[in-house]
Amino acid sequence: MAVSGQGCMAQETTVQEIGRLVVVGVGLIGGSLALGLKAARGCREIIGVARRSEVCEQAVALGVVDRAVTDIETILPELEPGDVVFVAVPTLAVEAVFAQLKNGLPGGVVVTDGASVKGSVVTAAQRVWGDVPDFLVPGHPIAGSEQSGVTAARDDLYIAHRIILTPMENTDEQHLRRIQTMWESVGAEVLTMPVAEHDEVLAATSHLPHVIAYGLVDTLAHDAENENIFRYAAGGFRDFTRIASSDPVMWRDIMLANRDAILKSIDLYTSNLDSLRSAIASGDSERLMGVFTRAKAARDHFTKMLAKKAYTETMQATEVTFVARPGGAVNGDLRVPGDKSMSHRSIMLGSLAEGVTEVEGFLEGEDALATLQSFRDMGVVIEGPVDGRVTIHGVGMHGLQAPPGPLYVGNSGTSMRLLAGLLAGQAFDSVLTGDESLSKRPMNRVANPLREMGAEVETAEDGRPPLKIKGGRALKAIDYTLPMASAQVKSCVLLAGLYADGKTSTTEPAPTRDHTERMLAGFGYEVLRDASRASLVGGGSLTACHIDVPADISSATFFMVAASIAPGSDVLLRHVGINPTRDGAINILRAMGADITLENRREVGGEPVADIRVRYAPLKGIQIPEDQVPLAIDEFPAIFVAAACADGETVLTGAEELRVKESDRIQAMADGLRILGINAEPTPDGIVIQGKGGDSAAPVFGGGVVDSLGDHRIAMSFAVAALRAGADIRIQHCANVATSFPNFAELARRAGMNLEVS
Ligand SMILES: O=C(O)C1=C[C@@H](OP(=O)(O)O)[C@@H](O)[C@H](O)C1
Ligand SMILES: C=C(OP(=O)(O)O)C(=O)O
Repeated sequence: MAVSGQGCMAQETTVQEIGRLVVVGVGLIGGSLALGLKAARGCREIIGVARRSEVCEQAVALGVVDRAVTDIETILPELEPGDVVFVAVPTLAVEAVFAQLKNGLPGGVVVTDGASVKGSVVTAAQRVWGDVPDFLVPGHPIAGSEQSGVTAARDDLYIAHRIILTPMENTDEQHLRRIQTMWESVGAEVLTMPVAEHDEVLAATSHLPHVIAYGLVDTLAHDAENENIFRYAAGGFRDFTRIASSDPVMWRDIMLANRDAILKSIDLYTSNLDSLRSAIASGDSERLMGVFTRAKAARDHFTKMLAKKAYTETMQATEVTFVARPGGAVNGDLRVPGDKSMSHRSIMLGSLAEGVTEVEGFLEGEDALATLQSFRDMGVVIEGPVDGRVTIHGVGMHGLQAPPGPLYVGNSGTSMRLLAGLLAGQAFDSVLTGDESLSKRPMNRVANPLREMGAEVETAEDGRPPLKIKGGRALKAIDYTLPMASAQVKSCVLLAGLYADGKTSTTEPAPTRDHTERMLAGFGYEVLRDASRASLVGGGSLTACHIDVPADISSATFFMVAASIAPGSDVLLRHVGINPTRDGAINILRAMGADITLENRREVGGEPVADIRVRYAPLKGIQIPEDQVPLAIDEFPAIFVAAACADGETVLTGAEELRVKESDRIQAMADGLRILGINAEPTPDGIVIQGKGGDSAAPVFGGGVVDSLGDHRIAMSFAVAALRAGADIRIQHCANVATSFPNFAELARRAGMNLEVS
């Protein structure tokens, strides 16, 4: 029988990538492709095939297909090259459809399918055709809902969903491309993978959850008390079991068709469930917290990935632009987020300590979270962060476990370099990887001293990441003189020294931040310090402690500069760390004439802290003393903005390290400042900036579009510049502001800046 409707596709509009679409099985999956293609005007005609004539009539009446037949063989003679047959029937019914196609399918027609198991589709094709034909493109749309049938079909089902195609070696390229284009035209993202891999991945991520949901609901439904159980079942039950309403025939077929891979997943899950059961039975709270915190972190991460906010590559892909409107002043009482350097170290030392370390003020930025995730990956139970509070269940110096894969530390140089030192002392092999920016940064500065200690460290070309570190090496202590002023290198060597035989020493050419030394002492580990030299003897242990992380002076600097350049400003920055190895920005800005006072000075957990008050004051250009450079190393992008607003010339020398940060910060700032009308001359180790300021509110910067090159500090510096701009400053590639200062835009607006994020 055949049913016809009136609506054909609008033939005149699009390039016809495919001619006709024949949908065999007009349910949710097949019907939604038909509706999606119709909406996209992606083909000439859509013919439905359904076994029951009522379904054919319904599909035409609903406008899902243009016409429908109950027997596919009747329409095969009409098909032409470029037409597509989409087999969207339950997995075990695919073979019968292939058998019907075998004798009448004209050449040039491509066949694809939507079954959730690909191995059984390939086997079905082999049984019917003797081998998998080159016109068959096995596929699987990762989309659906617990609803089924043609009435559930929607034209937007595939938008932003993934389609996995599993082409064979002999699959015709043109056919593959046609199917790819078809899915892309309904808004899907297409990827390809081998058949076996597909079936294993799906067994774990889709088939196992369905087994569990069906099993749980069935267990409860058989319970004598089920009425009561269902009456009281709330959101958790509903969320967890939604998929038990899915089509039973489809899921029976999937279980039978993907038997081996599903059994493997069930066995793994059963052994985990057994271990959870025994943890509950024996009251093993530590093990329960381990499973729950790891699972929560993984689930939160997945949620962020879906929202495109995760700190993995997905975040890099997110485009964030700052539009900073001109003018304004900053005022009020602010607390910027926790110190990044101390947050990293609190996780590292807390993980290796004996006992439970409580951290407050932890920076919930992507960099510190990358360190936290690395230790979770190595088996450490870490609760939080919740409102800056983190609880770390230390595993002791030798309690880390081999991570399941490479440790990905995103944009964070500190994570990679400090972790390299610790990992060199472990019994297991490890790999450290990072994002595009980190993958360009020099790592031989840590690999070389580690090799001197006997570690086996491999880098990619030119000493770049990834770092491959062999475990099980006996480390020997060294006396290392740093070739550059770098706290990361110093810390890396000292942390490896914890595992070395004997006394490891570092000597630095200029003082750099000493948080590692201070925090080790806070954890009860003796560090000898004598002028530029720090030493420790390996083989000791760390004792858990409480850590109060103060606000990050590097983040506070954006507001110190903002208040210093914008007339009418007066801000109080609360609880900021003013460690003398970090206070270069205060010293430099004061030397330029800034009005900065330190109030309520105190010591918190071995670190000096104060509330910093900054009021507007006219600035003058200076020659920046070289001894201040390592003490303000991350603050220069913001200081350059202050220099542009000062009266006269500012000269920076001895700062070549700025060229190997998240970007080449000398070049990035010089380029941006020039675009905004400032005379800024980069030199190999610094910059010369001609200030345009003085004591007035007149604009210093013109408007324009500047590129932060994905460097958080460049992005925030140009946002501050807008306070003295004459027109909008548009700053590109700002997503990485989240690495160190996730709520920057919100705090900036609260203080009085006019900053839009798009
Ligand atoms: O040890 C640390 O926490 C850091 C040291 C500095 O890097 P270098 O050691 O490369 O100077 C700094 O730029 C970075 O933001 C944090
Ligand atoms: C240089 C920085 O960080 P890292 O080296 O950890 O990437 C920074 O935060 O400015």
